[in-house]
Amino acid sequence: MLSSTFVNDYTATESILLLNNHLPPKIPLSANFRPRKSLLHMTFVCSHHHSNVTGGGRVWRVKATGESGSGGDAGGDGDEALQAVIEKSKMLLAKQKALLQQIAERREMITSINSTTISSEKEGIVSEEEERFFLEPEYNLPDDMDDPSSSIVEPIGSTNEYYDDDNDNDDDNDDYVLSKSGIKFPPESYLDSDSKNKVHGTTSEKATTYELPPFVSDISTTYTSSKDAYESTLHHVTDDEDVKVGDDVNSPPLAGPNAMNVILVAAECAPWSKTGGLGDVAGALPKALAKRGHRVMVVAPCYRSYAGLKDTGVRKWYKVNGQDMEAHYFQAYIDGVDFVFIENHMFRNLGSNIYGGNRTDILRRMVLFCKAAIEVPWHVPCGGLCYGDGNLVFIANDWHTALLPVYLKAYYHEHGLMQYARSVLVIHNAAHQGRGPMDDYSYVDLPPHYLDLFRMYDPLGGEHFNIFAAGIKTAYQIVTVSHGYAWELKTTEGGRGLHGVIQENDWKLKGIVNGIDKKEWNPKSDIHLTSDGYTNYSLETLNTGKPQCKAALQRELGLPVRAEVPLIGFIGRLDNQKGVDLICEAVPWMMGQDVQLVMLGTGQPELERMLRELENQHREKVRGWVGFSVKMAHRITAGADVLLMPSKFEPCGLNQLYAMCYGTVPVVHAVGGLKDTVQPFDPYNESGLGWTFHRADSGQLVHALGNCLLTYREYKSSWEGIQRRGMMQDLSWDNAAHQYEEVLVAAKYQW
Ligand SMILES: Nc1ncnc2c1ncn2[C@@H]1O[C@H](COP(=O)(O)OP(=O)(O)O[C@H]2O[C@H](CO)[C@@H](O)[C@H](O)[C@H]2O)[C@@H](O)[C@H]1O
Repeated sequence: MLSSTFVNDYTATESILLLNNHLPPKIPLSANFRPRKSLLHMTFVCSHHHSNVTGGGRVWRVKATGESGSGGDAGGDGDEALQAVIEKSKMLLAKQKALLQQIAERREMITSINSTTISSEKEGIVSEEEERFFLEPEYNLPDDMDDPSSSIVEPIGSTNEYYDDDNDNDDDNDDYVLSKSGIKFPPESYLDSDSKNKVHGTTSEKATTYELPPFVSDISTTYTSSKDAYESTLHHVTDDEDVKVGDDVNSPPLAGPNAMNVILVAAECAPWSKTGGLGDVAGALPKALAKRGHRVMVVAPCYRSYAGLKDTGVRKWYKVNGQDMEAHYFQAYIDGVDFVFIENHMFRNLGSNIYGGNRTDILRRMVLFCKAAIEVPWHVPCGGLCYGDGNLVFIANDWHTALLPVYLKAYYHEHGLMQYARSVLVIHNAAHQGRGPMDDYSYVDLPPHYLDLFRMYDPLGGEHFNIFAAGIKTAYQIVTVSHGYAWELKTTEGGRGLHGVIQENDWKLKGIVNGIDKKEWNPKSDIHLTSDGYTNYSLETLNTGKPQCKAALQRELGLPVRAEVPLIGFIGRLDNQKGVDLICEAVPWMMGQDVQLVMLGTGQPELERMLRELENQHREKVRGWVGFSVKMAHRITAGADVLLMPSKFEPCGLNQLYAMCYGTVPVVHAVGGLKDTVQPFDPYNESGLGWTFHRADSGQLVHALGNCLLTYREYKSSWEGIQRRGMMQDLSWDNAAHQYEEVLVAAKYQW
């Protein structure tokens, strides 16, 4: 989330948001369905999706001949015809879901392919030397990519000599194949040729020389031979035998015919890397999407050596500011999700300061990251199969990866590549936009006609280069992390210079409130509550378990261990966004009360200093823990009675969700996601989840906190009611994942 060194980020107008209760009407999904190609073309698309789950060359062959009827506009063909096409698409996609359901089976099959099959395939394995020879002129194209300038039309489903092999399991027709355990999985024709190659350990397509756009390095690929990659994949599969896709591979996926390949790309991903909420989301949302039946991957930079990763053997080269940079791909398969990490010395040298370096350093890293991430579905086999690009949606996150939608369009779509891949951009925080002087355009390596996408002007920054703006304009769909923030983004204060762009693209914007990872954040099973006097607890044991955690926290922090004193917590990045200054202003009032205050955070040096000073001045009552400690974050969430979140703006906010889950009562500034998720306590109806205040000033904070403390002290049963209602909510990712799926589907059918 942080981009503190990215100068010119819109931080000057940290103005208070005065929001009214009016939210804009939701955009119906159908409004996002905007087909512009002919029906004929759409039918081809669907056939492709049916016959080839992950992509490949057939589709662009059709398009290259002009047989798609491109140029025609479906607008006049009427709803009925459109509906028929949609229905047909759904039927065809239903077949495809079989593949996704049975990926786990496929993994099993790969391990069981007998040695005869492998040895018969060995003849087809191209030696490393030969492979380099073939791949050199192709640069980083996927193994199954032919010459896009060819005008030969391959009928859909026709046999291609390069797809043929001698495998006994190979089916000439589209009948299902029985695995050794008797479960059916789809015929070979459901796989893209790249995936077939990986399964059978061959590089079956010959390379073809042709002129490529100048975005990939002209250094030949140097990854290990296909055979090595295949064998390392087998190892991968064997190691992960106990991991299933989804909860039950035999039950139909919740996504139904909408099941697709999803690649979430983010600059951080918990537990491997995390500076804030983006890391949490990147670690958790993919698992919820996988549970729904999608094939899901996360791509993140590799900032250091992570335990348990496998070297895929795949190395690719990309140009960054005129320099050739290597991307080396590592992989893990956890909880039904493929995690792919991209290693390069630029990421490695950062340590824990993952957004460190100057503006252009960060920019260069993100250029490499986006370029290398976009080709993962071509090159990196996961469980034996590359994802391919046929039924694929990328989810980019924040400005760091906002170049991905632009690259997808400029490098690929405009060159007849990845025609059916789509991009969705998620705005977690619009305060950081990847701003710089217009000269920065030279770093992103795009043709001149893309410049205007990046050109922005506002009264504070003047004319400048803005990566987030370009991503928002180019992505097929945009998500932000709450309804409230979706509305705020369109205001001058909330949009931080992007409000005009957001307004123009409102038709593709949707607010989806984040969920929480119940495996990580659950008082019943929280691993950080199993030692040092802490204990796990649940709704049933709230009255004993939570006080025990509170006592343990007081002891651990060296505060007086007193059950009756309200313990107030704050956890967050020490950034102007989080309203730490308001807490500091309220401290004199707080210190006049019988309370304890614990603050955990890291960030701006002057705010870190402030935390230390508060502790020094009020040692009996205040602890200011400067640092990043996941364990302490969990323990404070469990041990505190109250969680303060006086954020100036808060796109969603996760800590208030975690707090409610742990029976800790939030006191929040009613903005963005905080307003969406914390219904104010109503003493007359005994409803609500916490306290809210409507203007970001310390007076209002004190007022809300005063009422909260009064209820804590004087109205015990009301207090317990608030705690229990908070704990009883379903805050899991399941609901949010369903909503994301709608966005992914809208993107998929969008032209
Ligand atoms: N010192 C510390 N030690 C340990 N853990 C710490 C910590 N400081 C913060 N954290 C953790 O980092 C996460 C912060 O998440 P938030 O959603 O509150 O904020 P953030 O502003 O980073 O995220 C942005 O993206 C998210 C995700 O979309 C939005 O919810 C949010 O509004 C938006 O600003 C929480 O898991 C928290 O526990």
